[in-house]
Amino acid sequence: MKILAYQRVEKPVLDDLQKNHDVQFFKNVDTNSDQAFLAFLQQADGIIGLDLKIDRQLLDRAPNLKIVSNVSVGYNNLDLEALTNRKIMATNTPGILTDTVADMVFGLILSTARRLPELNQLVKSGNWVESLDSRHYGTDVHHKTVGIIGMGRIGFAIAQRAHHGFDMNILYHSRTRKPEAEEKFQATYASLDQLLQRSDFVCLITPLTKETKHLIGQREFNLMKKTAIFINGSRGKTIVEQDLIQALKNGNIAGAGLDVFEQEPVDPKNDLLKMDNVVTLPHIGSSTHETELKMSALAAENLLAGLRGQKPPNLINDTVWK
Ligand SMILES: NC(=O)C1=CN([C@@H]2O[C@H](COP(=O)(O)OP(=O)(O)OC[C@H]3O[C@@H](n4cnc5c(N)ncnc54)[C@H](OP(=O)(O)O)[C@@H]3O)[C@@H](O)[C@H]2O)C=CC1
Ligand SMILES: O=CC(=O)O
Repeated sequence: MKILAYQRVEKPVLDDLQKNHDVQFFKNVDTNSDQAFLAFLQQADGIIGLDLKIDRQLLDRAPNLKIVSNVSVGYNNLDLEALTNRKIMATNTPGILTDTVADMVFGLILSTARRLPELNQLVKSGNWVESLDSRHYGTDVHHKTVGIIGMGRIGFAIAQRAHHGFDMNILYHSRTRKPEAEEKFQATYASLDQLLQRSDFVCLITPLTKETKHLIGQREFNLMKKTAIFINGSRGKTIVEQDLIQALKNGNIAGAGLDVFEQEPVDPKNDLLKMDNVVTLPHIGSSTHETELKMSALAAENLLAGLRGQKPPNLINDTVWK
């Protein structure tokens, strides 16, 4: 079998795949014009990797393709309809990264509230020359209210940390109510607007879909408390980034912690990078050695099952199987 590996597949997993298959690994290539990439795509039976935009145009160039295995839980890079029409399986890696991403979201909450990167810089730059005062204080996290938009696997793990670790009050919003979160963490279901109005920390952790694209924009930032801190761990396009910039400039909210951006890698000129009250990360929610290895291994398991004609454990477009 010919397997096209893209962007991020951990080495031990890649080595294993290479034992029995013809595997070529591509990183940082222009997928519209790179000749080696396009030549291999033409023959590929399977694709495994991260963030490869799979649309009709690409599929037209991949006549043998049977399965696309994402090394991520999010699959907004896939045109599912186009894949399903061509009976090509699509898979992702849910669950195994949940705790790691929730840890990162909490890292963003703490870093933004307690201004950790800014104060770290103060110390390392040799500017800690006198006792600090209220100009350097942060805001408490414990006993505050966190609003979680998207009470799925990761949302639930954020709620668990908020409840057991920080005695926080929890509001949540998702398409459906979650009795387990209500029972275990005393989480309260709220409409989106109620959540935005009442939360000290607003955490966005939905998938990017047609419905969630630009879910949070000017109107929503205006509803938030002036002291609120906004955290985005989902995808850059779930918010209107310019509206976030404006809300921060106008003092409509107090700060933001961001792991994701409208454009990734982020434009170095992006105004968000100039703001002390914004903590920025390079989309590293699941990026620990342990979790990335597990994600690659699960993606390979999905891929190989599909190529063997078995149903992959994490098949997204179930209808191709029926
Ligand atoms: N920053 C990073 O590195 C990472 C980011 N992510 C992002 O996190 C996302 C969530 O992952 P995970 O928790 O595993 O996914 P889940 O599918 O378990 O949870 C998604 C949640 O979002 C809710 N949701 C979906 N659409 C809407 C909507 N229109 N309005 C309100 N709520 C909505 C769902 O509600 P309901 O249950 O009611 O359907 C569900 O509760 C991923 O898709 C990915 O985009 C994931 C991993 C790492
Ligand atoms: O962003 C990462 C993912 O797994 O989704």
